Parts: sequence; structure tokens; C-alpha cells
Amino acid sequence: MHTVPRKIIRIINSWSIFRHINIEQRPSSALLLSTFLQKDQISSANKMAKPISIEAWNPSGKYRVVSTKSMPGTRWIRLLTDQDCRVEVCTEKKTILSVEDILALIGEKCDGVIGQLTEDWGEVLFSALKRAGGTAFSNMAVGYNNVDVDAATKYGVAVGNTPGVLTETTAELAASLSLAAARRIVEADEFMRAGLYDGWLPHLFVGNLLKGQTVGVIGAGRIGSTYARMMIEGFKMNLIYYDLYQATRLENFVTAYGQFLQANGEQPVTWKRAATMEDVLRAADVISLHPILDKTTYHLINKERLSIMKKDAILVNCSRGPVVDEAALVEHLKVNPMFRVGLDVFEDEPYMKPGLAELKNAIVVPHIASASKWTREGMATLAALNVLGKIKGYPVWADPNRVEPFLDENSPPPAVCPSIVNAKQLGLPSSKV
Ligand SMILES: NC(=O)c1ccc[n+]([C@@H]2O[C@H](COP(=O)([O-])OP(=O)(O)OC[C@H]3O[C@@H](n4cnc5c(N)ncnc54)[C@H](O)[C@@H]3O)[C@@H](O)[C@H]2O)c1
Ligand SMILES: O=C(O)[C@H](O)CO
Repeated sequence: MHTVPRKIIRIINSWSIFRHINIEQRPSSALLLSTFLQKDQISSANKMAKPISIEAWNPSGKYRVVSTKSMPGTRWIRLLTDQDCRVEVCTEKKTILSVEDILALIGEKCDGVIGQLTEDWGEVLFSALKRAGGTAFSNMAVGYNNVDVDAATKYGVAVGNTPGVLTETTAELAASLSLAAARRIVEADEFMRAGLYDGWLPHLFVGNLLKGQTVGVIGAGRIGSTYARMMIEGFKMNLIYYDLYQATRLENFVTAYGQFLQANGEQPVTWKRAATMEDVLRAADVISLHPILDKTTYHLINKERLSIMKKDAILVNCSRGPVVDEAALVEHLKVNPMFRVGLDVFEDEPYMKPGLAELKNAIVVPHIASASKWTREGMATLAALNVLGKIKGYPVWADPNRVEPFLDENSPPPAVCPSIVNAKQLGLPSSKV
């Protein structure tokens, strides 16, 4: 017989209006406080276009935490409601909320907000959050190029992000795109479905062998290094990388793996840290982009740099769209049919540059690199704990790369904020790990 864990019973009991809900399941909308913002909140938002629909959890909670989107799993809600938070989840149908929409959500009293990478978190929203008494914001993402951190700091708002929990998931998608592009899987699938296959042919969908070729990584941080290891370990590729910093652990891994292969009578793999990005672009057969997006990485891949890459190279982008000049890429793909790309991100999301969708040598997926259940639930948990930790005055976790203690469903998370990017600027205390 299925028994409800004690912890869950406690949670259910603490949710005054939801005593009868099994919180393991996402509650049906009929059971939720699906409502509009209260009148006083609505009138406080100057440019509010229309009322915003929400679901509220633990309505009597002391701290008001708003999530601009429904997020996977229920643990993140439990963690907040257990600590006296009223959680309001925006249930608006539109995918991307405007600044006006979010102003309406913040209202007159708001302690913290969990937001999304599609939203424009700048001066307007952070000043509104401060006016509403808020001190905490967390992106449900590791990248935070949509956030003006200086503006947040100016208004005393901590900015959280969710590193670590999405490293493998994102690297796996980059690896998937690399393979799909190398072996022309999407083209071949379309061909089959179109009923065009009438028998094996020596030239049918011939692609690239990865073994023994060179994988190039630009931005060898958490995700870039993990992707590199996957390609090296899985396909015995050699590595060339470019980063502002030395990726010592990655280098040590490749050295040791090369020695292991050699000891087993196989060709060893090698690594090289390139002095310039151009060195990577010239040498690599598959190049995957994993830097953050900032002023230094905007249009890192442009017309000139595309032109120095091998004619049959593969380019993968799972970082941020603007790292690539997408219009230049479309032109390059048109004149170099053997050059292939796998793109998870786009310069003007959700749009693609004209021409891209028609190109057979491009594989395009809708920003799904972190989309595994475990990761997305973990991202929601980390984002919620960032906001909760700041509201409660907890210190900031000293090692934002070590996220396991927050993700264990069977034990309470440490009383810290997992990752606050402006902790130093705000003078927040750091925890001892
Ligand atoms: N597509 C997705 O769904 C998805 C998922 C997760 C992360 N991301 C993106 O990936 C990025 C990287 O995530 P991470 O966790 O690996 O971050 P990270 O900070 O561990 O790695 C980023 C690396 O980029 C390097 N870098 C910065 N500027 C550079 C430059 N000018 N040239 C070369 N290297 C440079 C840094 O030194 C660092 O090593 C995020 O910021 C985010 O934008 C996208
Ligand atoms: O930065 C991020 O975390 C991604 O783009 C979404 O997972």
C-alpha cells in the first residue's frame, strides 16, 4: 500500500486550504486558489496591462514569494511553504511575461521572486521589488545575462542562479547535437518519413566519423569541460580548448585517459590549450560553444571566424544565441553545404534568422539543453532556496559547484543560499562548507 511520508503529511497539514491534497501530485486547477491579484496589488502596478492569474500556496504564510512561471516538481513549493512562505505561481498563458506583467505580480508587498531567463530584470523591476520590501531574486537558470546585477545590487536585492545541477544534462544535449549533426540524423529521419528510402546505397547520408578527430571547446567551464569529457571518453577525440582560465582538471583527465588508452594498446587522446580562439576554430572538427554571454562573447562567432573553420566542421551552440552572429551563420551554411550546425539557442529567441529553418545542414531545437526532469526540478529547488535563504538571512554556500546537498529529497537542505552572484557586492556572509 502506498503510504504518504511523514514529511508530506506535515506539509499538507501546514497548508491550511489544501489539507486534502496529495502534494506528490500536481494539484488540479480546481483545487487551487486560481485567482487574480487583489485589488490593492493591482492598483500599485503603474503600467499594469491587465490582472495576472496566479495559483497560491499556503496563503497565510508570512513571506510572499512569487514565481513568474510554474516550475517542475513540488519540492520547491514545499521547501518554501514549510518555512512560512506564501507561494504565488503565475499561471498566465503567455510564454514571455513583460516588465508590466511582472510589476503587477510584484505588487505592493513581495519578499522575493523566482524569475526566468526570458524576462528583463533591470532597474524597473528591482526598484519595484525593493519598494515592495523584497530582497531576493533568483533566475531559474545558471546564465543570468537577462539580469542587470548592478541594478539589483543598487536596490539591495540578492541575485541567485542555479549552477551545477544542469551541467551534465546540458553537456549531453551538446553531445547529442554533435552526433546528430555528424551523422545527419535529422535529415535521414525526414527522408525515411517522407517515404524516400528505396534501398541501401553507398552514398546515402554519409557523414563524419568522430573517433580520432579533434573536438574544440570554447568556454571550458562546468558545461564545456563536461561536454569535452563526454566526447573524449565516448569517441576518443583529441581536445583543443580556449578559455580565459586554464581548465586544469580537464587537462589532467585527458592526460590520464590518454595514458590509460596507451597502456591498453590504443591510440592515446591528447589535449591542447589554445592561445587564441582562432587556433581552435582552425584545428577542430567539432566545435562546441559554452561561454557565458557578456560583452566579450557577443558575436564571438562571426563571418570572419566562420571563414577560418574547416569546410566540413560541425558547430554546436548550447550557450546563448547572441554568442553567434546568426545572420552570418545562415550565409555560411548556404555556401558550405558540408558545414553543419546544431543549435539549441538563437539570437532573437523565440525567432530564427530568415533562412535558417530551410537549411538541411542545420539542426535546431528550442532551448531544451537543461530539459531533463531531474535537472529542471533541481533548478526549481535551487532557485527557491536562493530566495528562501536570503529572506531568512542565511549565509551563502561557499562552493556553488557542489549542489548535491540541496538535491537530496530525503534530507533537509543546508540552511544557506546555494548561489548568489552578487554576494560579495552585498557583503553577504559566506557559509563554511
Ligand atoms: N542552452 C541551455 O539551456 C543552457 C543550459 C545551461 C547553461 N547555458 C549557458 O551556458 C553558460 C555556461 O554555463 P556553465 O555552468 O558552464 O558556466 P561556467 O561559468 O562554469 O563556464 C563558462 C566559461 O566561459 C568562460 N569564458 C568567459 N568569457 C569567455 C571568453 N570571452 N572566451 C572564452 N571563454 C570565456 C569562463 O572562463 C568559464 O570557464 C551559461 O552562462 C548559460 O548561458 C545554456
Ligand atoms: O542558463 C540556463 O540555465 C539555461 O539556458 C536554461 O537551462
